[in-house]
Amino acid sequence: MTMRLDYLSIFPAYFDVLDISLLGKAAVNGLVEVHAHDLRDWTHDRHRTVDDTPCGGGAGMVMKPDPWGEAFDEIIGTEPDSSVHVIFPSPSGAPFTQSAAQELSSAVRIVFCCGRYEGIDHRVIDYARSMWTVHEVSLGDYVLNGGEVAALAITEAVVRLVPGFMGNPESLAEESFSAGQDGLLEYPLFTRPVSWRGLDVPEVLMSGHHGRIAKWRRDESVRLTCERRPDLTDSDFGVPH
Ligand SMILES: Nc1cc(-c2ccc3cc[nH]c3c2)n[nH]1
Repeated sequence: MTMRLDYLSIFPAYFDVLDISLLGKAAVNGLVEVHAHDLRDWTHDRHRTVDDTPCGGGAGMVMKPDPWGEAFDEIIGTEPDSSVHVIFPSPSGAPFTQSAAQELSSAVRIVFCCGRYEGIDHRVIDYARSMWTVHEVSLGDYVLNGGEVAALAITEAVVRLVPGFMGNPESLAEESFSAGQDGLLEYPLFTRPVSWRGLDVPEVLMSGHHGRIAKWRRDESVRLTCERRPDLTDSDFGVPH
């Protein structure tokens, strides 16, 4: 099954990067199909205008609904289809999570709508909700200048979970936030040389004693999670608060 990814943006060149690295390989393998579009291709005035002043006043500019609607008609179609996932990155969206990435990794089609200026006329999102499955998502509590960087991050989080994408699917099991880690942060990683600039790999990891190694790793995950992400800990870990 090929996953089709479309990106609508006034800066489509942001998505040229998807032709390289792992994503490039996936595209070559036919796992993923990437199409970036310039929203200005659906304007009709000499200045290719995509924005206007906000109704009700206020600073900055808002993206006009017309170009989005015409782009949707051409790129997605004019018939409702709940199998199409339309993502609007937004500071006011729901936090994007690993479980959301997991769910989206089985989608046949994802369309990323990358806003700029102060944002997109809300009727665009309302119209999209009437037609497709819409996700308004935030990457975190900080403000970007547009949705493109968020779309790239979401793309990477989703595509790496597509079956057949990662060479070694086992590596997915032991990551932070992956279900296998019980929602704990990943333990510290080490490789050779055993001693480097006076810093040594923890002895337990060189002991060959798998039980001790597993315990050390679990203890480190719990310690790190309590220190850095108390929001992820709950009474079920049996972790002393
Ligand atoms: N998590 C997060 C998303 C954004 C974002 C997303 C889209 C637009 C469009 C104009 N400014 C934007 C900012 N900032 N931070």
